[in-house]
Amino acid sequence: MDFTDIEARGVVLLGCGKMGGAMLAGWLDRGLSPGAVHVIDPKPSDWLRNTGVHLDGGLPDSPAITLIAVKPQMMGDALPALQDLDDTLYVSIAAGTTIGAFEAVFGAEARIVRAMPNTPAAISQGITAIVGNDAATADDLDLADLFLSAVGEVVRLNDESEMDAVTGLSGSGPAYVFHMIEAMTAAGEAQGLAPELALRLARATVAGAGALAMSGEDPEQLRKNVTSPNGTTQAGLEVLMEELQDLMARTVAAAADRSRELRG
Ligand SMILES: NC(=O)C1=CN([C@@H]2O[C@H](COP(=O)(O)OP(=O)(O)OC[C@H]3O[C@@H](n4cnc5c(N)ncnc54)[C@H](O)[C@@H]3O)[C@@H](O)[C@H]2O)C=CC1
Ligand SMILES: O=C(O)[C@@H]1CCC=N1
Repeated sequence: MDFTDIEARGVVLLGCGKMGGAMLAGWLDRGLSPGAVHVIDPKPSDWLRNTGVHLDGGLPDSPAITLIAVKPQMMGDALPALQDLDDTLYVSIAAGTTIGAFEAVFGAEARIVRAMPNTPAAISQGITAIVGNDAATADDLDLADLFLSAVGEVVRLNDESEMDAVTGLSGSGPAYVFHMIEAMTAAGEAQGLAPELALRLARATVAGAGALAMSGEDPEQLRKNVTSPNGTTQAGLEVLMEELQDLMARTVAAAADRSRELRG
């Protein structure tokens, strides 16, 4: 992507932990200059120190984008560091923290985009949902879209109320898939495979199936392509399909409910 305007005005990143760091890794990988990035984080990781981004606390007056990537519970302590910024687009990735909560701090005229990314952003394979406040212009949404597109897909929501479900599905979702790899590995071990071999098979199977799913073919058809009548897959799916739909519904609902709770 063309980072020209963003390079010229700079980017501020408030909080650079697992998610902020994943996104920063993606942007640097896509060619954003470390010198354009100003990070505020009281505990910078060794990786962050070695990126060459600014960590000295000096901030540009009007950065193109100010990304808020601290935990919802840290917001009260963290946001005052941004009080001198002017003419910036605030993009928050915090689960649960509403646009209204940011308007209460920055003012209703502040341009705010609420976003929900996920950690595959680190390898530019994330997906981020965005929604803007009333003050955010079409250009602001385009800028957020452009910037976040550098680390994966971007989808625009019609309404902020959709954000809790998005958080429960794609924000938290990578963890469900990683747990699936863990569970498949354990199941392979239970069938007598060595742990390293079971992990290798499980990881490559999930990655390969994920890549195939991105081909655009309907997942149901892809599942049927594996399933020979009265074969091994059918025997396995008869167990899995009895439980998984309800289990996944409860999993995503629990995460979405927690997102609603975090609104406070
Ligand atoms: N981890 C994930 O997969 C995702 C996380 N998020 C959201 O991203 C945000 C950050 O989550 P994680 O990166 O997982 O948490 P984290 O705990 O890994 O990172 C938070 C960072 O904020 C820093 N920090 C603490 N106090 C600060 C302050 N006063 N000023 C500046 N920085 C401060 C910490 O040192 C840490 O590096 C949360 O709001 C979370 O809801 C959103 C999508 C996915
Ligand atoms: O677990 C969390 O609260 C964050 C939000 C989505 C993924 N991680």
